[in-house]
Amino acid sequence: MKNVLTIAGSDSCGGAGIQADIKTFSALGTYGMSVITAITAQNTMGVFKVTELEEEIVAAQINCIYEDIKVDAVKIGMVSNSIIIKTIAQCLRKHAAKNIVIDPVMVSKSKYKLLRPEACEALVSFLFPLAQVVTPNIPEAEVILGKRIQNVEHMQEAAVAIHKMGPANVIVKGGHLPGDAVDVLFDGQKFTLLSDVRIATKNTHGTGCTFSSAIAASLAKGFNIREAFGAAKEYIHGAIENSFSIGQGVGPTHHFYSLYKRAGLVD
Ligand SMILES: Nc1ncnc2c1ncn2[C@@H]1O[C@H](COP(=O)(O)OP(=O)(O)O)[C@@H](O)[C@H]1O
Ligand SMILES: Cc1ncc(COP(=O)(O)OP(=O)(O)O)c(N)n1
Repeated sequence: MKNVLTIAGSDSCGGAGIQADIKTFSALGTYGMSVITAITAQNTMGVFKVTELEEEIVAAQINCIYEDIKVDAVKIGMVSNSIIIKTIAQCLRKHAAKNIVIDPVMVSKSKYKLLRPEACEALVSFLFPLAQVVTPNIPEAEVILGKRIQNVEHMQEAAVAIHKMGPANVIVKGGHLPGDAVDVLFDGQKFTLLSDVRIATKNTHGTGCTFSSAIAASLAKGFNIREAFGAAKEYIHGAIENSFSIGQGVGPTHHFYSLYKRAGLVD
């Protein structure tokens, strides 16, 4: 069994954050562990309150895990302030963490700021150089670069520019552009583009969290970055295709559809 860690925020309604990450790790046959950075009160309609944890408890959680357990990959999601970001970087360096996947979470789909604006610089300078891959969506890449991204060519330029900030690989996700869902991987030398038909659904809560966690689980299993990208794209497609409505707003993706189907729990 491969062990995968998520360092992220808790989502009370279970569609994004730590909860989505652990569901993804399990669905992909890996063992999931968590370091919680913040607690969010959110549901399908939005984020209503956030409490950030103290850096001491964030560091203690990371140290406890690395001092006892072999971590095959680690995914970093919501880290809302620069003190927590610096603490995580310090801890991961100390433990020589490998297969680090960074999803630079900034704003929820409901427009709530999950990263303090002044912390973006710390995220880039302290965490990006440690990453095996960074996975910004279009609005995140626009904030990081201070530039509009309106088509696939712009996404490729953005991937090259973000690669210069230190990560080994960059995947710019195209979920926010109209048309097919095209994502761009740049490994420092060449591009790999993966395209999927856009699934017509409003239930896309947690797609970015799920996608980056699927990459982390795949890297933990020994896939190279291109294989991990392919596996994650396939996983997110199935998860969105089988997404469902709970509550009144944006529902979650489905992590266990094939399992439920086999057990006769879904049609
Ligand atoms: N409606 C959709 N149909 C198919 N794939 C999608 C859809 N929306 C997003 N994706 C894919 O889901 C992944 C997450 O992308 P995105 O939604 O851009 O991230 P985020 O949740 O961080 O905003 C990407 O692989 C993207 O191409
Ligand atoms: C605790 C927490 N972390 C991250 C997010 C953002 O999730 P993401 O997959 O980028 O997309 P949406 O959830 O905004 O659809 C979050 N909401 N909560």
